[in-house]
Amino acid sequence: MVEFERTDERELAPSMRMKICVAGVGGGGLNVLDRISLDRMMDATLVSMHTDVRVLGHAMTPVKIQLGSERMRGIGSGGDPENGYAAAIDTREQIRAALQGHDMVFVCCGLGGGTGSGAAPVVAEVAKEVGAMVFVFATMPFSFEGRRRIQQAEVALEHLGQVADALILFENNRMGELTLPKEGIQKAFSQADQLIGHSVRAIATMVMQPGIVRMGIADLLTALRGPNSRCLFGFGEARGTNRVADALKRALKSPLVNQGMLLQNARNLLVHVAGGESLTLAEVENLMKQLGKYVPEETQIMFGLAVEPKLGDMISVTLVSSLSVHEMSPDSVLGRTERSAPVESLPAIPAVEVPVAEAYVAPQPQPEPVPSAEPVYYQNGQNGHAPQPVVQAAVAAAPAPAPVQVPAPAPVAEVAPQPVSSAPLPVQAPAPQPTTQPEPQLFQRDSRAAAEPDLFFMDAPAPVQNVAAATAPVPVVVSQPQQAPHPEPSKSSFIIADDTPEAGEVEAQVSEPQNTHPAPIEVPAEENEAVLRAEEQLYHQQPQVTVEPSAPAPAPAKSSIFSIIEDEEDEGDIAPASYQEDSGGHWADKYSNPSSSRPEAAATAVASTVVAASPQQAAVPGAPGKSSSDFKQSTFDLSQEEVARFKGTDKTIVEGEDLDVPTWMRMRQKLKR
Ligand SMILES: Nc1nc2c(ncn2[C@@H]2O[C@H](COP(=O)(O)OP(=O)(O)OP(=O)(O)O)[C@@H](O)[C@H]2O)c(=O)[nH]1
Repeated sequence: MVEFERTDERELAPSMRMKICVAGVGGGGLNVLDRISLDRMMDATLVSMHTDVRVLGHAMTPVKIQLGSERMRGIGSGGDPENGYAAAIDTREQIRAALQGHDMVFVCCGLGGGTGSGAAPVVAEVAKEVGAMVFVFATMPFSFEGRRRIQQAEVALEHLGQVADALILFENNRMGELTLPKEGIQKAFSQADQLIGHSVRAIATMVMQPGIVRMGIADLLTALRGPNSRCLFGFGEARGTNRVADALKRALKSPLVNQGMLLQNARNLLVHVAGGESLTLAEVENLMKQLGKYVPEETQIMFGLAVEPKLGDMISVTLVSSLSVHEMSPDSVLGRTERSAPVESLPAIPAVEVPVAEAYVAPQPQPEPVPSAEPVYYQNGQNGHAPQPVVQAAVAAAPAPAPVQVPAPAPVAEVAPQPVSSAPLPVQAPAPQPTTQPEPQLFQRDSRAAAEPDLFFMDAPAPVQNVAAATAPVPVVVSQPQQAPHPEPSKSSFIIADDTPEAGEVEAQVSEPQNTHPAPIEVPAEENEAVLRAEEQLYHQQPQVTVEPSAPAPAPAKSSIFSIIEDEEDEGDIAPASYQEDSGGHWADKYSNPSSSRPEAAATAVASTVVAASPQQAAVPGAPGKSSSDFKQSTFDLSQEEVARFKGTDKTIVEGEDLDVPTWMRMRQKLKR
């Protein structure tokens, strides 16, 4: 028998490898993307997109696209998907340039806010137009975030579902199970991001990695597709003598498979096992036998197996399936629980002895520690933690990064923009250049990370660059929001007639908000006495100041986690005007028809959406004579940010009076009037 040595290089010619782009849209999307950057396990072009330049500036990816720089002025969408949508339309050509040339585009976003909900469907649509397969990884808001966010998320979800080839949805409510209730919200988010990051990586690896039993994209789509479905995703990695049982347990304990219970209803289940060269047939058999206890016989199992020397003695198990929302309800599962054994009672899988020497066939360097990563808690109380109940055990589903040998750094793909079409979009005309994509290698490491110690770029984030700037001779730095040229503070600065009620209080109608303390003025004694008398009089007849309850101030652009915290104070139950109205001018109706994924149809749809998004066209109902831009503009008023920034501190402006101004001065002003 002739034996051929199979090496990585021989597996697939570079030209046959799939080019993957992961695009993070909005705050939640960027957090997931940062997590993927930190893992350094994916060979993909990572692109961050946001309307908020401050959040974008901290993103770790090499390519960043500021959405709607002119329209949004870099301060975010104000929680309004219509703004996120319009911003993405404005920046459509830059998005296209970034996605061009990729075979698969993974769009990551948090639904419910303005940028992710509004822009992600546009990004997905553009990805389809450039001929890529589109996978969307989205989170649904926590229920405590209020009805408005959930409604916004649902509308966006509907459109994403029509455009994307597969929609992998993570319910934040369920993700909460990743951490103990008493643990901080930041930790919950971090764990959730880690899980989403793993799912992105696992799916990319599944379709990219050459395998003994290869998993095709069609298999993946079969597992993920389903009307109104939610993805079940479990991932576990383990090493050591009992690695099969441990990896399977971790995969089953993922909250997204509800301790393995939800697999009871799965019609299709995709199982992918990957391991180093020490992976044995007996181990795989054993694993599948144990998994069978959680899966009905009717379920179609699609099995993939890959031997990846870089995994060393680690084995990983990935489970992917989908269920309709109805099937995910507890009742639906309860009917069949007799089949399901809780994970804790999983009979001990007979350990397949992996001789230590064999298990370390290719000693791998440990991945560099990730400073921001939370410690991985192991079920049995390693890492100094006491053994945890089942909820804590779910944390173990978020595995430690595999000890993968890191190849030499390759330059990060710079995206050459395409020539701007005739569409009258306010897009910076980029110089057309040929796209230079580096040859992708599996598990390629971020070049910056290779050149510098860990996270050096966390402290000094890369400057925000337009995609156009990446190839332009002179780097173009996206303009930061201008602070200064703000007109004199006037009543209108404080009365917001925006139709996007977000968190915020309208203090009062203030004609002259004072932020600075005036210099002391000498007052003659007699005048002072008169003032004091008048003050006393006035003190007892307080002027009535009208507060406009229907005029909430816009929320400041804020990072995702803080937005959650602040949004808890929102009147989450009150749907904004734009959602109560007739759908005529609604952002959700502006997405092109999903059938328009053909370029020409899409072009028509885009043209119409651009027109519809034009502020002059979209009159605001109930406000005759005012265009939506008049209203929206207040959202971008930087002075509003100033007001909001001091939210939480004592009010200084009460009923029109700035208490920071000494009383005698205020009295003087009143007397003069
Ligand atoms: N799991 C997870 N969900 C997040 C995270 N950040 C935000 N979310 C969710 O995503 C939703 C949208 O928040 P963001 O992504 O910050 O909002 P955005 O899309 O940037 O929109 P604007 O900030 O309004 O422009 C929130 O309501 C949360 O439910 C995160 O780090 N992890």
